[in-house]
Amino acid sequence: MHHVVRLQEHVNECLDERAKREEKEEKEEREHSVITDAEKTETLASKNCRKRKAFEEKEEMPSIPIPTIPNAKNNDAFLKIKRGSIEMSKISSPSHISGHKVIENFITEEEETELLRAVYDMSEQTWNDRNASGNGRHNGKSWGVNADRARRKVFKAKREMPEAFQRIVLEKLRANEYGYKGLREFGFACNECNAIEYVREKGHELRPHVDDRILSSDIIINLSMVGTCIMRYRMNKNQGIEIAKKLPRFSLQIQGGRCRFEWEHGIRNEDLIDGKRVSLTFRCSGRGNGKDGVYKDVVFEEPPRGYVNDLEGRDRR
Ligand SMILES: O=C(O)CCC(=O)C(=O)O
Ligand SMILES: [Fe+2]
Repeated sequence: MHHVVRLQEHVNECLDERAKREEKEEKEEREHSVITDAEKTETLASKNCRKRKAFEEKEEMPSIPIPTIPNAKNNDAFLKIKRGSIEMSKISSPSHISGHKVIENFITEEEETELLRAVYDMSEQTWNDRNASGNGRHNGKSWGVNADRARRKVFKAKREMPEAFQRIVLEKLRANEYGYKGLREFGFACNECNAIEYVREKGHELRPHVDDRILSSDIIINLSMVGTCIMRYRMNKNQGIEIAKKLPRFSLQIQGGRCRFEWEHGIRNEDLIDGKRVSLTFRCSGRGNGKDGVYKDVVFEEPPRGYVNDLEGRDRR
């Protein structure tokens, strides 16, 4: 029970930190802006608020109807994803991250080539050298709805998801649960994808984080291409509890339930064991996810003690 409380405290801390950060950013913005006489009567905050409102009225995505699932008793894909993810989170895996699963050889080498062709199509979009996001240095691209994580809002898609992503990844999920409840519905509801290119010698990494709990779905999937890596999960920074999971090339990782909401995940530079890796991360974002409190159905058990890993003899730190 006290883990629920601890998690709630952690969530509150995160929200407090966010509020402080926003306040600081606003203060800095205020200090740097040149205020004319006419502007002096209006605070920066109220101006921003007006600007945002005008932008949102114009740009905010209307709620998208979730596709109908033939023969399904309950057509609400989001609810099914959520129920499935919670159900899976009750099943403890041998390495104690419930809700976590890796499907090896989810794609073939030929399918990987086809996906990479779409990822590396520079006429459509160039790599964005991401550091500002705070998730560490790596190259990124994105498709599908434009999820603004700072404002926790979802805007119209700038680029549709490539047909190859739909056919090779999402259609397979729509056809098969792969032993993970809610995955089929995730395939129907998924509306966002980002690619990350990691190159070890460029110092690339993924800093430990939890994907936005409010903005995105209960299930998130990551496809590993080009190379294998180790992903490290941390239950709580201060307890030193870490579980390392190997993400082999061609595999699909599913993060749901407690894995999704309770554990941070990251990739250290030295854990890019083949020197290079390209991942595709799929989410269902927006659509009111979590607004009614994603945590409340999740039952927390005792966290594992100590360090469990599948590092296969690699250094522990
Ligand atoms: O590279 C990966 O597999 C993970 C990416 C990730 O965690 C993210 O984009 O939030
Ligand atoms: Fe992530």
